[in-house]
Amino acid sequence: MIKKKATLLLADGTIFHGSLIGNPGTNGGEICFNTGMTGYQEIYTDPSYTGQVIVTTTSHIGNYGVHNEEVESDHPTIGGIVVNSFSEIYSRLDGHGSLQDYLVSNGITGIADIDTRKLVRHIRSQGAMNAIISSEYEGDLEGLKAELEKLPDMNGLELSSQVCTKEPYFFGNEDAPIRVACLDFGIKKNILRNLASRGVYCKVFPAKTSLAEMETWAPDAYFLSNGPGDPAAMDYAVETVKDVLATNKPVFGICLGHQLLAEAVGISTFKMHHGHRGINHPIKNLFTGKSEITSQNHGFNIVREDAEKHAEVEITHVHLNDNTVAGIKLNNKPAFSVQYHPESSPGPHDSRYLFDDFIALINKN
Ligand SMILES: NC(=O)CC[C@H](N)C(=O)O
Repeated sequence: MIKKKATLLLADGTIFHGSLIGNPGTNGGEICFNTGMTGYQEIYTDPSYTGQVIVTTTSHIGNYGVHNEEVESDHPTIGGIVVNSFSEIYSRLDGHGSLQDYLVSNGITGIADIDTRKLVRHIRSQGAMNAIISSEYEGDLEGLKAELEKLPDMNGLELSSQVCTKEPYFFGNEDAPIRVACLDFGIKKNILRNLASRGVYCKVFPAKTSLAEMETWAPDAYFLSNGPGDPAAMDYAVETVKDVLATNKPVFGICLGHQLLAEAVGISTFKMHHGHRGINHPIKNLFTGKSEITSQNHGFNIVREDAEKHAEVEITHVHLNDNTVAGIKLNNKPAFSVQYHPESSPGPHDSRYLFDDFIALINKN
């Protein structure tokens, strides 16, 4: 097979030449890397990666194809993929197709045969930045640069209202004993599966739904979802979370939901140098003293000093690699949240107890 060429251009001028994978064309966004050894389809369909170019550090991608059930949303909204060794051929008895066909049918342009180790070391030292992948601008660097400049900056970018559901929908068993209103900022399906399997009937609401509308369904508790973009650009959501807290009903937030809970009580968020994305990030639970190996995907974080000096906030979890805050709880409300992903799809199941804690909190309330 003759491979078609593609180029990857980073905002700092660094260029990588490789082979086109997926859809011929041009796409891009903020470049980030995920160190997970498995789970590429779950990663590519996680709405939190909307508008991002994902570099996978595991060197073989595509070799187990795609599976219709292993998705975190209906279709990927990523800005492209960068891989080392790509396989159009897949070996899996129950696979539903090749990753190549999946990328093409979803209009995603990617690049393969890249020295991803070199690229990741570059991002790790230079920090997050935009990048563009193209099969159309061979030998036309100026044209490629012009495309790169059109990409939005992740700082100050609001994306949740674009990726969330347009209409409310239900998930789980209607007769389940607990009703949870889930605010969809880009929710991963495995969060809903984890809630439903614990006896929760979920109603998922678009990001911009008011508390009054959600209350007409009389939920027992609220869930604040993960999602893409900069939490500091989401004033509308911060206001809703304040309203939700005023009900005194239990609240659980994951990742973006955690950042929004923090913002709602006056804790600021900041853009990290290059974020945390992978499935082996060590977290310490400060209450039990136990550590958890966790799944992570975030480029923003909450300001530790704000959390520490806040009279009503307790830091519950810390990231053991860099001491960033990984979880909080409120002392005056039944509300808690984590920066990482207990639904872990992909990833280890160490933190699934947080869903049980949420159910226990609801039952206690
Ligand atoms: N997974 C998420 O919810 C990500 C939250 C936010 N967009 C961040 O990058 O930090």
